[in-house]
Amino acid sequence: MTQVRKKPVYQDIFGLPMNISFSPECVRGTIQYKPRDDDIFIVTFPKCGTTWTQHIVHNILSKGEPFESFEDFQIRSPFMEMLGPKTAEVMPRPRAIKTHLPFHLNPYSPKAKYIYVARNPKDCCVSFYHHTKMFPEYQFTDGSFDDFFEVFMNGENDWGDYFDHLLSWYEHRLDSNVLFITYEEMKADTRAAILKIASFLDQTYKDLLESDEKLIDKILYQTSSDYMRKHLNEQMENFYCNPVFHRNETPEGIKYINEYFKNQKIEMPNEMKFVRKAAVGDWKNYFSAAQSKLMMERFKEKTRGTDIANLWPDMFTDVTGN
Ligand SMILES: Nc1ncnc2c1ncn2[C@@H]1O[C@H](COP(=O)(O)OS(=O)(=O)O)[C@@H](OP(=O)(O)O)[C@H]1O
Repeated sequence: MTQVRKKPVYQDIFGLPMNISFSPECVRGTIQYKPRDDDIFIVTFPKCGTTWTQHIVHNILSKGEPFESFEDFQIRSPFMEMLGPKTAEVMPRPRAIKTHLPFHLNPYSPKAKYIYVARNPKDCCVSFYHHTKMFPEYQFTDGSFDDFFEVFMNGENDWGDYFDHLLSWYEHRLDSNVLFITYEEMKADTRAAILKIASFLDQTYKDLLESDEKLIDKILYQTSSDYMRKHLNEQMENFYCNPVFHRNETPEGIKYINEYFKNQKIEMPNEMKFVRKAAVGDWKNYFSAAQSKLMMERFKEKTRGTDIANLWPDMFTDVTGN
């Protein structure tokens, strides 16, 4: 008998599966948003290092000032599909906007800047599994990794197919207004990655960091996984797990989510472990040999004719390291 798998719940917006509590208006508004010349976008497929990059960019732009709270983080580096495009009007500048859209749907201007962060699909899948279990609106809190693996392989998770997303931005990796970087590169030499991002934003930021050893050390510290695990997780817990989430003066996207939670009688989560392992290679603790093989086959099939595999030289090893 074939096993019936548990699946998270999504809505369809513009052909993309999406978190059921998100406002379709906010997603539509994001796709239709006309970027300003000084807009910086941090674009990723979910769970590929978005939040880390948002913190790095914010620390560079603010010369080492951390976000004060989760509300501050949302105002200064808004997640546009979630909060709505109006947030870009009120955000202080220069600041970065987060989106998860594939290239053809992302608001585009040749003058705006785009930082695209890619991550090995196996680690992305594991991280996405934990994310989907953590947020109650997916109704997947008791889902298993095997359940989610199938969802991921079918491109049924939020923002759709991992490979289509990656390919859509990889094509633009050499555009002068795009910085294409991997999570693994950032982990291997975070200092170099911070300087690379600073230089992409403006040479003056890089010059400043190179002339001020204390500042770059401060940024490294404030964007480290240990620091963010302590501070961001606590800030997110305060936001999501208590009534602050229900405040009325929040952006339109949050109001929509609040209403959705209220109407659908969805319980708030009890804890928010958003910054989790923050490591490269956690997939080895989850993937079976068969799942690893399936992912490798899908990787080869989807990226045929490109040199994307060079991004992750160990992509074609199985759980035993062969
Ligand atoms: N400072 C820092 N350093 C390294 N890694 C970090 C950091 N902060 C967050 N993370 C890890 O990034 C993963 C979450 O990805 P995203 O921020 O893209 O998630 S989201 O799409 O915005 O929901 C998630 O990865 P996993 O630990 O593998 O689940 C986070 O732990």
